[in-house]
Amino acid sequence: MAGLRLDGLTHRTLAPVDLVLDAGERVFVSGPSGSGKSLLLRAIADLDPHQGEVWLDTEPRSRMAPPVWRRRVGLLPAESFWWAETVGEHFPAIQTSGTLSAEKMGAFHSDHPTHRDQINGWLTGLGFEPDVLDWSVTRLSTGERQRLALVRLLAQRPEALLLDEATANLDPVNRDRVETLVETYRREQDAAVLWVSHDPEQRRRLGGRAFVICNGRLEPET
Ligand SMILES: Nc1ncnc2c1ncn2[C@@H]1O[C@H](COP(=O)(O)OP(=O)(O)OP(=O)(O)O)[C@@H](O)[C@H]1O
Repeated sequence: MAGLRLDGLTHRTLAPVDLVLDAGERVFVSGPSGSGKSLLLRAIADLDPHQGEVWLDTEPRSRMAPPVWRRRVGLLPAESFWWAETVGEHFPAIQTSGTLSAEKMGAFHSDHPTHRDQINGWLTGLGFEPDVLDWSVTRLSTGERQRLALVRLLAQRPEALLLDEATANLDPVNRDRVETLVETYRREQDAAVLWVSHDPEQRRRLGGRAFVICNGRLEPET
């Protein structure tokens, strides 16, 4: 799919960042609490005031409508927001019964007839039964919300991923499931992944480039 390039991106507490993520590359970002990691992801997603430019391959964000940008460069926030009553209502291409809505398929993924199967596969991979789509959002535990928010994000087929502490609330089994899903998606879709993680073991386990925000600057982790 696409690489991601930050060109002098800066927010209220961060010196300008120049960073290139190749298509299919995963880069970790860490740093002390309050150092500006979430604000960096939110600036990339164009959710907070900032300066600088971000490119998805050759397309600058400034030339894209914000909703289009946010679908193509998907942010998984540390705390997910749920607006409808049931889990399934948050998946536009799937009705709560688990069957595809032809109308919504046409609007979202007409070129991808196995999309429902893929979402169900992701749910299973994260330890859920298909009936999770009928669950009320109010019953979800913190970890369930976190895992389901990831599936909801991937269901939009983002070309690049911004992950804010994607495994922070998870036990080791579910942490491994999330890592496997993200890594599989990254490889299969050739998606750039910028992953904020406090977990040094995770950064070592998965490898790749890692940066730390220190005194308001993004620097390579040593
Ligand atoms: N809207 C805002 N107005 C003023 N300050 C803000 C605003 N949003 C965030 N901040 C401050 O900016 C700093 C960076 O916040 P950010 O959420 O990016 O931290 P973080 O590195 O993700 O921390 P944590 O690891 O605790 O999640 C914090 O001191 C925070 O209080």
